[in-house]
Order: sequence, then C-alpha cells, then structure tokens
Amino acid sequence: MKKRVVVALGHRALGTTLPEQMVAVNKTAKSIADLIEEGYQVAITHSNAPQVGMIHTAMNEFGKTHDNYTSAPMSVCSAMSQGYIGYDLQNGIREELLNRGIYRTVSTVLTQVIVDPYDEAFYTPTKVLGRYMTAEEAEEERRKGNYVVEEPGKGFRRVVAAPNPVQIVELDAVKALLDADQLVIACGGGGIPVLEQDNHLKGASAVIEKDLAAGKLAEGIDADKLIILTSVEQVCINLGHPDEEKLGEITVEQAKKYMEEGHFGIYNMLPKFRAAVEFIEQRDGRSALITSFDKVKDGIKGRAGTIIE
Ligand SMILES: Nc1ncnc2c1ncn2[C@@H]1O[C@H](COP(=O)(O)OP(=O)(O)O)[C@@H](O)[C@H]1O
Ligand SMILES: NC(=O)OP(=O)(O)O
Repeated sequence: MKKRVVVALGHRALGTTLPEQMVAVNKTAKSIADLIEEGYQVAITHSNAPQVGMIHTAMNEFGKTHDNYTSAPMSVCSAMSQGYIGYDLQNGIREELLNRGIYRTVSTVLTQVIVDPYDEAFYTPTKVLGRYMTAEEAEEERRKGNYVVEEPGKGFRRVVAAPNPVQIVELDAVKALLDADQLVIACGGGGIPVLEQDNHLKGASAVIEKDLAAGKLAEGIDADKLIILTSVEQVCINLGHPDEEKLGEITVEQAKKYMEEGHFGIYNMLPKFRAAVEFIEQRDGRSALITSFDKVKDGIKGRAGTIIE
C-alpha cells in the first residue's frame, strides 16, 4: 500500500498577488511532483491569509459605493480563496506531472471545518487580515462589531478569530479521492470555519490556522507523514541568539520540551509543532518534516529539514 502524506503549503508557495501566485505555484508543483515520483499519495493544504484578506477587501469595499452589491462574510471569502488558490495549484501540479509523463487527476475539495462556538479564540482574535485602514475606517469596523488592531506607523487592520479545527465535514470525499490514487487539495486556508446548528452549517467569522487543519487532515486520512513547507530550511532553537541551533532529527519528547521552553513564534512556528506532535502521538510509525520548498526531496530521505519522529 502506498504511503500517505499531507503537505501544508505556507505563504511562500503562493505569493501574495495574482501574478505572484501564478509563478509561485509552478515552483511548488515541482516539490509535489517529486513526492508523487517517490510513490506517495498526496493531500495538500495551504495558507490563505493574504488572499482571503484581498478577497474580503474587494468584496466589502465595492459594496459601500455600489448599489445592488452585498458584502460577503468571511466564510464566503474563505470559500472563494479555496477556489482561487486551488484552481492555480491544480493546474500547476497537473502540468508539472504531465511534463514528467505522469497523468493524475488533481482536484480541489471545498472543505468546511467545524469549530467550537465557545472556542477561546472567538474572545481573543489573532489572525490579521486585509489592507491597512485609516483611524476613521477602523472606528467604523469597530462600530460594526469587528475587531481591529493598530500596527504602529502603518495603520489599522482587521483581525479575526483563529479557532481550533474540530471536524472536517468533507473528509469522506477526500478519502475517496485518495483511495482512487488521486491528488487532493483540501482544507485550504485551514478550511471554511463553520458552526454546527442542528443540520445546518453556519459560516463563522474566523480563519483557522492552516497548520492545525493540516494536522487534523493528516489524522483524518491516517497519513504516515505530515510535511510543512515554509520559508526556512530548518527550525531553530534560541532563534536570533548567539547560541542559535538548527534542529535536524528530534524526538517528540524533545519537540515538546522546546515548545514548553518557548523557542517558537506563537503565530508561525508553534502551530506547526503543535500539529506535528499531536499527529505523531496518535499512532506509531508517523513522522513530520518542516522544511523549505526546495528541500522536500532531501527531507523525505532524512537529509534536510527538521524531522520529528
Ligand atoms: N524557532 C524558529 N525557527 C525558525 N523560524 C521561526 C522560529 N520561530 C518563528 N519562526 C518564524 O516562522 C516563520 C515561518 O512561519 P510562517 O510565517 O507562519 O510561514 P508559513 O506561511 O510558511 O506557514 C519563519 O519565517 C520564521 O520567521
Ligand atoms: N489560514 C492560514 O493559516 O493562513 P496563513 O498561513 O496565510 O496565515
């Protein structure tokens, strides 16, 4: 049986504008194609903060000045970001595989992820999105009940909750595609956050941390490996200090110790470690790799990146 892997793509895989994304996904596609050539079944998830911010701004600013346009809630903007990013990724990967003589369907599953309405994150939003606003615009957002943070010298930005992923609604569809040996892009941008209300799923004004959704997806499809592709080749302890040290192969116990000691950024590296540790601890034989896009091939052979086993 083929080994299964979930690959979480960070900002660098996608760029921040439409033209940047077109270029970035072609590079990313090479790393994914390498994994297919190594014999893995691959499910991909990805970042979306710049894209969902751009979509949210576009959808909600236009409506202010034009009649007959209604604003789009964050959950709808998340769905749009999954579609737009998935579209570029699907085609980039399909083309790279065809260039290597491999035909494989690549599909994007619009994925909803159930979150807990009482998640602490709803009381302390942390995910910063969208364009910089003036003080007056920020005040208007606050009046509407939205959270805003000031970035000194730059302006104000919208900030939304980042609740934990609880359950992936379309998990069976993802599994069915993987069982058919196809590539799947799922839980993009952490998934569309939804609240369960009897049979109804109500979109939540939130953005789920994509690394945590990747871990949830990896658990759900019973993956063997979780690969998190980011902007650094290796994770460091004592980052920025004279005794900075790059991490190669470490155990889960070491990873937990470093997490407790506070070596990792709360909103960037820590969620990657949380996802990796939770995933590995669920069953024997699993591992996680955190590295940069160009090091995947070496990383899966244990020759690059930070590997948690
Ligand atoms: N201990 C650490 N070692 C390496 N990078 C770290 C560490 N703590 C925080 N970081 C930061 O995490 C960033 C990668 O996370 P993030 O910005 O969320 O990217 P991505 O979009 O790829 O998930 C790095 O660019 C680095 O600045
Ligand atoms: N959804 C999410 O975590 O996006 P970013 O990685 O872009 O912050």
